[in-house]
Amino acid sequence: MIVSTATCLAVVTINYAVGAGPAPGSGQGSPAIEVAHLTKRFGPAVAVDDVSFTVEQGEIFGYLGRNGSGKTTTVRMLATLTRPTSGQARICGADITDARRVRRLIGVTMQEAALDEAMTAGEHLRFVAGLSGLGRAAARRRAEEVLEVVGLSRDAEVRIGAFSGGMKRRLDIASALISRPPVLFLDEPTTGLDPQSRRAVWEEIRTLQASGATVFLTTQYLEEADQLAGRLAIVDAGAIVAEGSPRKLKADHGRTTITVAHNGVAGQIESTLKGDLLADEHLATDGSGRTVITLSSGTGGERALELLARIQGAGISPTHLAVTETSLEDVFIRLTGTAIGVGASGSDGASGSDGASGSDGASGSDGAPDGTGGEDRR
Ligand SMILES: Nc1ncnc2c1ncn2[C@@H]1O[C@H](COP(=O)(O)OP(=O)(O)OP(=O)(O)O)[C@@H](O)[C@H]1O
Repeated sequence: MIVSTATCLAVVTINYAVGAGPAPGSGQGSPAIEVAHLTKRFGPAVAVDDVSFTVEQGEIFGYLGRNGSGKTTTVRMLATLTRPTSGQARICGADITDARRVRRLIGVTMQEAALDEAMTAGEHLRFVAGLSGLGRAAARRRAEEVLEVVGLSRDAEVRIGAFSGGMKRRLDIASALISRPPVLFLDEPTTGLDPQSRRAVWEEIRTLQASGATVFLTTQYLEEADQLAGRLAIVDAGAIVAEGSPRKLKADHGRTTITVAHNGVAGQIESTLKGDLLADEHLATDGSGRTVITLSSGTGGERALELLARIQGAGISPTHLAVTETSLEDVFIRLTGTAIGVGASGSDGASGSDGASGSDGASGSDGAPDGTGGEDRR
């Protein structure tokens, strides 16, 4: 049950200019996003399964899951584009059933863009600014400001058709910023981008956070979640299976390993460590003479040093030694049973990527507010 009624309306005074901080007294204290038991069914299929979480103002909250795990559907519900089957959510205290109010508080970028390639970036943004109710001069100023935020000032008069996939994504983010929303929903903003473009988008997202915005970021890239999100939820089949900072998730669910390569002394290592291993620690030696010791959950370097001291004390000299900290990928596999299933770099078609979808939330164009037309995307 969500009880907060506080709003962060005052946050809309954020300038979103580079280096600008949050406006004084900007509604601090009330959560930016509160979600309780949110569920979405399409017929008998459950797309979003009883999810609950809270995002505080100013956080980058990652929503990490593989294809089809319910990320977009969650964003669409929170952006008032799809009606939930059950559950509740508030954006800065505004209930998502109050679409008009919520849309004034959010900016949204979805995966499919609606950018007119014949327009220049500046024209596009002035158009979006006009739709949001700004007069000509104000729209021009605002377009210049958001171009600066996303690092596209020099490309203002370039036709969008000549933009790379990464530039289109950044332009799409710029569109979502026009109305100075305190809360941004970025649905897989880097999917399909090459590593360099992805990093440029990451920088923009960090800039937005520094400017005081709250960012809800869906992604299927482990590194992206690890690098950007202060906290994240791991989602699988519509449900949240774990939530916390990347560090906490690794500490709670990951395992550090020690790999020791040696000259046929596997038996000696086993007998040396036998009495020292904790109940949930194990040791395995493969055919090529490498012994892998998996440490107890929640332990790390200190525990590794203890066991290595025992090995050294027994006079065993490894020919190779590696202590590997757990990765978010290990955590994901442990929690969901399988790997996330995208390439490590995730670069699958950078410059040719068609990028982005227009900002279809707060800043003007309106999707289906009631989940009728808006749900008909597949
Ligand atoms: N309008 C719809 N009608 C029927 N099923 C839908 C609809 N929209 C989504 N789904 C289903 O809901 C599930 C979750 O989809 P969703 O797009 O939310 O996942 P996702 O994590 O965003 O995936 P992706 O990364 O591929 O975008 C999927 O099984 C999908 O096929």
